[in-house]
Amino acid sequence: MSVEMLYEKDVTTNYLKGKKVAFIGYGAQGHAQANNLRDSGVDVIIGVRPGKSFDKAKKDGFEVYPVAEAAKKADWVQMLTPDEVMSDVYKKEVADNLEPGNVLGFSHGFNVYYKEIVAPENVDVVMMAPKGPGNLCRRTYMEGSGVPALYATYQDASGHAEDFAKEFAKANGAARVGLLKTTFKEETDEDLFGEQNVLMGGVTALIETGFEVLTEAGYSPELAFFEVDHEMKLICDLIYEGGFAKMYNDCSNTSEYGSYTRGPRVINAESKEAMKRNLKEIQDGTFAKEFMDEYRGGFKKLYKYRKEMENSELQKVGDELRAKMPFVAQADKYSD
Ligand SMILES: NC(=O)C1=CN([C@@H]2O[C@H](COP(=O)(O)OP(=O)(O)OC[C@H]3O[C@@H](n4cnc5c(N)ncnc54)[C@H](OP(=O)(O)O)[C@@H]3O)[C@@H](O)[C@H]2O)C=CC1
Ligand SMILES: CC[C@](O)(C(C)=O)C(=O)O
Repeated sequence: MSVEMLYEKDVTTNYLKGKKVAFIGYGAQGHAQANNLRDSGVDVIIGVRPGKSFDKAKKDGFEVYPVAEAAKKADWVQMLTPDEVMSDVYKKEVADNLEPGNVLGFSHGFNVYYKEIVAPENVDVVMMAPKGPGNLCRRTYMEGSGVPALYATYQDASGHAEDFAKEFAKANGAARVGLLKTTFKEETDEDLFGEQNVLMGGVTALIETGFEVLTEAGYSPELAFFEVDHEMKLICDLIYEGGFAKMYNDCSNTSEYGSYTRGPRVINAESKEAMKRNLKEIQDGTFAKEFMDEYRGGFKKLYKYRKEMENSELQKVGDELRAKMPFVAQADKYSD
């Protein structure tokens, strides 16, 4: 089923004009969206706890308030804390400061879809979900482009919640490259599925396993790093630019034939069944419950996995080699 992409010319309403938008959280998405919307002429304030984000937002010239005060001052409250703390922040500092006609905005459907946050019926509940990291959202905006975004409406008290969502996405630069309509359920399912099975979980498992196979076979860690880690971006850039056709066109017949005939041995029917199980656990709430229980238990497994990753041979050999190579990071002078 094809879905219509929208662009700047398709977003013709102006309900956002004159609205004060409070960004709750000034991290990857918060700093990008707040700066992009301010540059698009929107009245922006920041609500965040004391600490590095508070200090950075002040340094970036924003009016910065405690969360509750920012929520009270705002017409639109954009919730951009980490997903796991969002419902606590909402219940303790935002809920009592919402007024009829306000807009409650998100950039991921997790908390609304799994009912960790249930908004009052007299506010709009919308989502603008960039399909890319925050630093890239800011850098591309500054370069006159943007990162595509999904938009969705969960609750439409005003009668124009969808227009609000589209206008917000346009102010973030996303309509320069494309907006796609979705729902909170669909965005949550596909975003969690993508990050767990392909973009992060899938890719890191492939890279780690390839690195292990090569080094266990006696090849140097440096050679293995260059083959399965460093070159991944270069190949993905080709896919980004023109799909598999561009990638295979720019690579050798040797690599193309080997890819077609050996790749399916690695990612096969068993892998697909594992992905389908992971999707089911997203759809039935098993993952969400496990993640929130893990958070409420102190993120013990997350910190253990993170420490193992940081201390891995792959990370260490990569750090050594990256220190010797010039490269352009995704973050840059527009981001921290
Ligand atoms: N990362 C990304 O690029 C993307 C993220 N999203 C979604 O955007 C939302 C925000 O994620 P992301 O930007 O990555 O989050 P980050 O972890 O980068 O930033 C979190 C922000 O929230 C603040 N914060 C944390 N805890 C509290 C608290 N208890 N009270 C007040 N402020 C707090 C942090 O401040 P402090 O400095 O004090 O810790 C920080 O400013 C999530 O819903 C996520 O799913 C969607 C698309 C892409
Ligand atoms: C792919 C990870 C992501 O979904 C993103 C950058 O969009 C996230 O939640 O960080």
